[in-house]
Amino acid sequence: MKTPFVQLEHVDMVFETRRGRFPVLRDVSLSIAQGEFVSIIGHSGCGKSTVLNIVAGLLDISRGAALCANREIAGPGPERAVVFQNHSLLPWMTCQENVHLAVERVFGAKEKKEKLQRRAADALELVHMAHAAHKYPHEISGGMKQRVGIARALSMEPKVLLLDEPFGALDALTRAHLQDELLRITAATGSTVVMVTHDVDEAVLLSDRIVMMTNGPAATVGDILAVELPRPRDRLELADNPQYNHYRAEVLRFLHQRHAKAA
Ligand SMILES: Nc1ncnc2c1ncn2[C@@H]1O[C@H](COP(=O)(O)OP(=O)(O)OP(=O)(O)O)[C@@H](O)[C@H]1O
Repeated sequence: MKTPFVQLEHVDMVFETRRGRFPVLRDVSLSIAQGEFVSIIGHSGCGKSTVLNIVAGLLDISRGAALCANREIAGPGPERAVVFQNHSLLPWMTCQENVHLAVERVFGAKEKKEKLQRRAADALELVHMAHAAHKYPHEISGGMKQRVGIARALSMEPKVLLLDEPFGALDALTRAHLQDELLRITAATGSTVVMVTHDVDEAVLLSDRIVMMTNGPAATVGDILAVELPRPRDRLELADNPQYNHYRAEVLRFLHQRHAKAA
């Protein structure tokens, strides 16, 4: 394994709730290398978003260690950008202004106005949304909003891109289109990506490794599947690829046999 970039070591996460302590994660260990695309899959409520939020610095772990670039994760930071399922664009700002806001926060202190504008425009270009730079969120489709959300995250030049079911709210065709764009973008930027998904095909298509979580409470990493399909990947070619179907079956077997969710 290459040098770890994001590391979780024996992480426990316990939520204090009104009904007492709720152990969500127990002994989660995971190492992610720079430039790797890792998906986290598991049944609803097992703790996938909790893992992502720990890496984002939005939650304090109860035990263990969470590190990024060998430094303890002590809170959110621009080097770890998050994209959520529902875009969180500010409705009173145009697409360009939404992206610019993030750019300004990260680079505003040291770069000139023109450079900041250029960064925002480049990020929109990367997700093929330059044409909508001056539109407001309500003037564009759900898929487009999600693309602008990804542009905003990428514009911060994060070391790690954290995606929490980024395409979960989209129709199947838009979703497939955005998955293809994400493949293209990550190939171009070499970003390290951690993505939570429910979608087995999405996980196999995009990932270098798929982290399969056991059911909660006290969920942990059940198994990790290395997806050794060559890149660039093409969804149509992969549909008939026996290796692709083998990986797909492995994930389905994990979810529906080894860790079937009680009804
Ligand atoms: N802040 C919190 N306080 C108490 N319990 C929480 C909190 N956040 C999450 N939980 C609980 O922790 C468990 C895991 O939640 P999490 O959102 O990480 O699961 P998930 O696998 O991402 O779910 P889904 O696939 O449905 O989005 C759930 O039972 C949830 O209710």
